[in-house]
Amino acid sequence: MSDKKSARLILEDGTTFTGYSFGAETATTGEVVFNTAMTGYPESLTDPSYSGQILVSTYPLVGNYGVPQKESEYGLLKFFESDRIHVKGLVISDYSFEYSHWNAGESLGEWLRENGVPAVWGIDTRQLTKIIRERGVMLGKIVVEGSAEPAAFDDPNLRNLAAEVSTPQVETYGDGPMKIVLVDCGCKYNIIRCLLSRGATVIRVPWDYDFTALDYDGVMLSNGPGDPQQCTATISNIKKAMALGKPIFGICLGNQLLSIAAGATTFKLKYGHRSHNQPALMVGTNKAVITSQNHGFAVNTDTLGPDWEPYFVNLNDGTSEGIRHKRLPFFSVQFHPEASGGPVDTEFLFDDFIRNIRDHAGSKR
Ligand SMILES: NC(=O)CC[C@H](N)C(=O)O
Repeated sequence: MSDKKSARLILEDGTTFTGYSFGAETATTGEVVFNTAMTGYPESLTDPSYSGQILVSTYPLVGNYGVPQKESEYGLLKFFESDRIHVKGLVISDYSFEYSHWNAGESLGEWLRENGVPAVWGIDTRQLTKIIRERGVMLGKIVVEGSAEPAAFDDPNLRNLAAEVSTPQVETYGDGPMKIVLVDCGCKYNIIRCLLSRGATVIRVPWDYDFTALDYDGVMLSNGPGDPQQCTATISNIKKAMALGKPIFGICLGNQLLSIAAGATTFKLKYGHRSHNQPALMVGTNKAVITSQNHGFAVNTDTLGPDWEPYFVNLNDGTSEGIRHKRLPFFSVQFHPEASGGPVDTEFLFDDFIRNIRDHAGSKR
C-alpha cells in the first residue's frame, strides 16, 4: 500500500489507540472483543456470531497466509463460515503485507476492502486486551483518517442480531436419509458440513420459523450473535419441539436457547471466551476436551429445570459449557464442536447426535 492512512480505535472509556488502516477507509462502531487464537481469521471474520463486534487479535502476526479461494462444496463456500465478513472491524498488531499459502486467492486487506470492513494494524493488541480484561468488554469505534467519527457508540446486544443474519427462507442441503432441521440463528457453514458428511439432509430454517410441523428426525440449534434473550420466537419453538421428544443438539447460542427453554437464565460474561484452547471437563468423568470458543454470554446452570444436568464445565473459570436432559435425547454445548477454526476434538458430539436420531427412530418402529 503506497498511502499509509492512520486509523484510531476509540474505546467508550475514552482510551484511544492509533495505528494504520489496511481495510476499508471508513468508520465503524460496535462491541470490542478479543480472540487469543493464533490462526483462523478467514473463519472468524465470516462467523455470523461476530456480527456487531470489532474483533481484536492478541496473536500479533495476521494476514500471512492470505485469504482462501472462493470454492464451493455442497452449495456452500468451502473455506469460509458464511458468504461475507460479519465483524464490523478488525484490530491487529502486525499486518503481513506479503502472504503465501497454496490456497490463497487474495490478501486479507483486499478482502476487507471488498467487504467494506475497516481494519487497523500497528496497535498493541495485548495491552488493549489487558484493558478489556480489567474493565470488562467495552464498546468502541474505528475511525480511519478522512472518515467521519460515528456520533455514538453502537451497542449491538440491544438488537435481535440473529434476525439480521439468519436465512430469509427455508433451504435444503444434501439428500441423506436423516432429516435434520437446522434452526439458523446465524449458523456457521461447518455445522452444515458436519451434518451432511454424516448422511443427513439439512433443512435450514429461519430463526423464528415454526419447524415443529415439518417432517424431521432431529433438530440442530445453531450458533449466532447477540443476547440469547432476544430470540424469543426461537425459544418458544424449542419448547414445542421438546414436547415432541425428537433429538435436539445445540451449539453456542443454540446451547443458550435450549437452556432458556429448559428454564435457565443467562448472563453476560465480563469479557467472554474467544480462542481455540478453552479446556472443558465432561461432568462426571475425568475427561477434559480442548475446545474452540466464541461467546460473550453464559448459562447459569443453577437455574436449570430439575430434568436437566450440567454436561460440560469450563476448567478455567467454572462456567457452564453445556447441558443435557436426564432422560430425553436433548443436549447442547457452549463451545464449537464444528471447530473451524480450532481443534476438532469434540466433533464426536455430532456422532452422538446422529446416534440419538437413529436410536430414537428405532424406538419408534
Ligand atoms: N458463537 C455463538 O453462538 C455466540 C452466542 C452468543 N451470541 C454469545 O455471545 O454468547
